[in-house]
Amino acid sequence: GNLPKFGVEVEDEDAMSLMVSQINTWNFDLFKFAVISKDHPLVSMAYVILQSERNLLRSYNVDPPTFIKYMFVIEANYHKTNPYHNATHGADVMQSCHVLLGYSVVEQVFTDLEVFAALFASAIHDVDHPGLSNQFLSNTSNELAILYNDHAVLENHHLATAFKFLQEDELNWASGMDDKQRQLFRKMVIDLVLATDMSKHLSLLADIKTTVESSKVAHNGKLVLESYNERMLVLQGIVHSCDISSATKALPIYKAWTERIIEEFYQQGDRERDLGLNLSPMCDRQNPSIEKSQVGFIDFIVLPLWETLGELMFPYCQEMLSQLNENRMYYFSRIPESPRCSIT
Ligand SMILES: COc1ccc(-c2ccn(CCC(=O)N3C[C@@H](C)O[C@H](C)C3)n2)cc1OC1CCCC1
Ligand SMILES: [Mg+2]
Ligand SMILES: [Zn+2]
Repeated sequence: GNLPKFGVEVEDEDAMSLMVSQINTWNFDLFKFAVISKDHPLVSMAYVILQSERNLLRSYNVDPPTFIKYMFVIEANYHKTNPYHNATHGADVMQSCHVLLGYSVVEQVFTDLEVFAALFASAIHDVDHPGLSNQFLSNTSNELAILYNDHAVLENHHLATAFKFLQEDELNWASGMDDKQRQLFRKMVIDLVLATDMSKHLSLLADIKTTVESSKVAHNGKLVLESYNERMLVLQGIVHSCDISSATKALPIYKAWTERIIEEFYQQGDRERDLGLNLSPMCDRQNPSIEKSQVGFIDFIVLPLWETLGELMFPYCQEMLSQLNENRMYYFSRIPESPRCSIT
């Protein structure tokens, strides 16, 4: 067919080719990629990874033009107005996932369908995100919170949105898969996106630890995953880690993501203030706590998760851990002096 080389028309093919040659690197600059892809980072990322890099579309009889049309619709349903939860974040998580799934320690463990499911789940995992948290939607009795009974409200909505589009004939790129594959693919994508809900973090981390322990002991250090649940756990851990991987990236990239998430939180705080609600943590632009929040998030969430991933992927992921410590020091050294002992 006459699809453009990168899935989308670009001004500067040489600049795009140069960026695409770096697509397997951890410090890929998604912000630059968004500009070069003419604000189609997700469509081009999905096409380059699934078609050019991994040839997964052909493996499952996926019609490339139909897949591209579908990804344009998904990308259009990420809110461009969200500072953080926009299509560039979706492309970032997909590209990060592509890097981790390319490490040999993991590459031999997962089937093509599992890799396809993890990459697709990453691409759609925040589609139609409103830039508001699950807690806010529940607190304001948003129709989504009513629909999903306050449980993984956003994550259920991202999945339903992505799969609803797949029902439309001119977007149904999965029609070439056989029924068994399509059912398993759908089940895995659902399990993977639901695992990006922060409320699942601690149980997921505990289960991954147990699985890594038992697998390494049983197979003298080699990662062997027997059951569907064990395989899914590790894939969920990989996608979730990529979803909260900002602090493991090169400092300029990490700082850019931090500015975006903070602005998105502040916009939620502005709405909470207007509604007379208590402001959610880190959402009050009149009482900023950026440095402390990042250090706290690293210490309690990101570091424990990436240390576990580092064990699972050993000897890989060590560069992420050292970058994480460097980035922690950056924010830790900038925590402002508290003028007085605040006992809040
Ligand atoms: C670059 O900084 C961050 C990047 C990503 C996250 C983060 C936490 C959980 N996720 C996964 C999705 C999720 O569950 N939520 C619920 C809520 C925490 O807001 C998140 C954005 C979305 N992502 C947090 C980050 O920093 C913390 C928040 C402000 C200071 C510390
Ligand atoms: Mg999410
Ligand atoms: Zn996300």
